[in-house]
Formats: sequence, C-alpha cells, structure tokens
Amino acid sequence: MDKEREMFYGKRDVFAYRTYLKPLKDVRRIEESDFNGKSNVVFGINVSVKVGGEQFLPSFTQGDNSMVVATDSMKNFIQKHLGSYEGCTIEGFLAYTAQAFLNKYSHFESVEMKGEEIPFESARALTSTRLTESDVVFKHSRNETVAASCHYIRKEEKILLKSQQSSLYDLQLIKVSGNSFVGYIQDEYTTLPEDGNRPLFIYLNIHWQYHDKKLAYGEEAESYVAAEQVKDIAACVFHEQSTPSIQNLIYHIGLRILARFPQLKDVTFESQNRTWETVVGEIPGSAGKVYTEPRPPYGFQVFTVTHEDLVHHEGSALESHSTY
Ligand SMILES: O=c1[nH]c(=O)c2[nH]c(=O)[nH]c2[nH]1
Repeated sequence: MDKEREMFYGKRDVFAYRTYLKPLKDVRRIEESDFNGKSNVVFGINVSVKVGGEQFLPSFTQGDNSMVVATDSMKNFIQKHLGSYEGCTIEGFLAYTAQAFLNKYSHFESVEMKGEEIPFESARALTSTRLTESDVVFKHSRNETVAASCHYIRKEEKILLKSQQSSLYDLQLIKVSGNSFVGYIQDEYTTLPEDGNRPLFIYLNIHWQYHDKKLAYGEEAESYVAAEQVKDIAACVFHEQSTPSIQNLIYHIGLRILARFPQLKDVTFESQNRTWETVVGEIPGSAGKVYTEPRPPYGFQVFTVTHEDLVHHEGSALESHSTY
C-alpha cells in the first residue's frame, strides 16, 4: 500500500509568557517528592502547532491561499489563548488551544500541539530580616525541560483526542558509586573492561501517558502527575538501586512511577550514557578520582514500562517479600 501523503503546516517557537496563571495546588503527595504545587506567577511556554486537512491541497499544488490561515495568525491565536486559559498546566493549555483551533476553523482536520515550559523559579528575598522566597522576582532556570504534546482530530463532526503525552527532557543525573557493568558479551570486538563500581552519568528523557488522557490536563489536581514528581522518583530510585546497567535502572524507575501513579498507562525512557572517563584513578589519602567528559559516540537505550510490567513485577516481588 502506498504511504499516505504527508501534508501539514504550522508554526514553531511561539513564545508566550503569562503572569498570574491559576496556581497548581493539591497534587497528591508521594514519598519521593516534596513537590506540592506551582505558583504559576510566571508561566512561560514555547509552543509549536501543526495543522492538517485535505483542503490545504490547493495551497501546495496551485498557490491558492484561500484556505490558508497564515502561520503568523496561528502565533497570535496561541498567544491570545494563553490570556483566556483558566487552567494551570501545560497539558491543559495545549488541549484548550488545540480544540479552539478546530472549533474556529472548520476545515482544519487535525491539530497537533507541543509545548515546552520555560522554567522560572522564585528568587530569594529578605523581608524584615528573614530570608524567604520572593513572590515577584523569579530566576530563569536552566535545568531539565518539562513538556507536553497532544493530537486532536475531527471525525464525523466531533473533535477527538487521539494522543496525549507528558514529558521531561534532559534530566542529567550522576551517581558517583554503586554502579556496575559486568557480564556482557566478551568477544573479539570487546575492549571495554568490566567495572564493578563506575560513576554513572545518565541523560534521561521520560514520557508518560494516562489511561484516561484527559486527566493530564490537571483539572483534578489529585490525579495529575507533575514532572517534578517524576524527576524526584528518578533520583530516589537511582539512589536506592545498585545498578547493573542503565537498562535495568530505567526499568526500575518506570516501575516506581507506575506504582505511585496508577492513573498512568505507561512510561517511556530515552536514556544516554554519559559516564565520565577516569583521568586520575587514585588520589593518595582520598576516596576521590578525577574524571573528564566522555568522548562520543554515546550509548543509548529506549524502553517503555507498562502497567502489565508492574502487575507482573508485583506478583513476583510478593514471593521475594520486596515490593513497590
Ligand atoms: O549501562 C550500560 N548499558 C550498556 O548496554 C552499555 N554498553 C556499554 O559500553 N556501557 C554500557 N552501560
């Protein structure tokens, strides 16, 4: 069968900053995280939108722009909708705006939106000799990136949510000891020595999907999974585990995320091995070493942990008396 023709257009890097968006409150607390919400005094987002529909064909083949909504207008549409959005999450804002596009332009057949948070954290303030968090000064943070995407389509007059995903990009974690990598195939191509205790540096992208996609919007805070909580779980599991490999580490992080948040269907990892190279292996009188950046190429892993994995793991863990 021929591949269906690709045809869409849109706008990338639409930046919008909203002050005093509704705060995210009353998220369910988990043991691994002290995250309890976001003030949303500054809510920054970099959005992309992709629009599809058969009626765009003449714009490509005949230069007929009569059905074209200028991408410049799409940019304005997105920014204006950040002003009228009444919720408190990236996921909710993207869903609100994607549906608004389909409602406004009846010839749009599909709208895909992605958004990356532009993070700000409150700066310090000295108020009557006490050091607190400022409620008006915020620091642009350059840590990992919180993101989301959604894909809505029009089908028989109805607007349907086809897919939704929440993500955390570029979480970079180093564990200085307690990691091994041994037992792999030794053959004529093997030069890597086995290591019973390596400093493991990983880059992680983590994506999660809900059983009920709409729970991602955060309208019921109790059922919302905050990226900050996912990040804290990843760090806690890394701390706890004696890791035999990155493959096994991400599996265990996935199990814990699914155990804490039964409303999630699956969690997908993209990991990268950025383990430092040793420069000074022994420092007299110190447990320390000196390392430098690894040289490319970098190894990577991709793995989806599903709800079934958790059920299976809990079944076998019951026998060995350890459980999530
Ligand atoms: O955790 C790891 N998994 C691998 O598959 C691998 N391969 C490699 O060279 N180092 C590592 N580390």
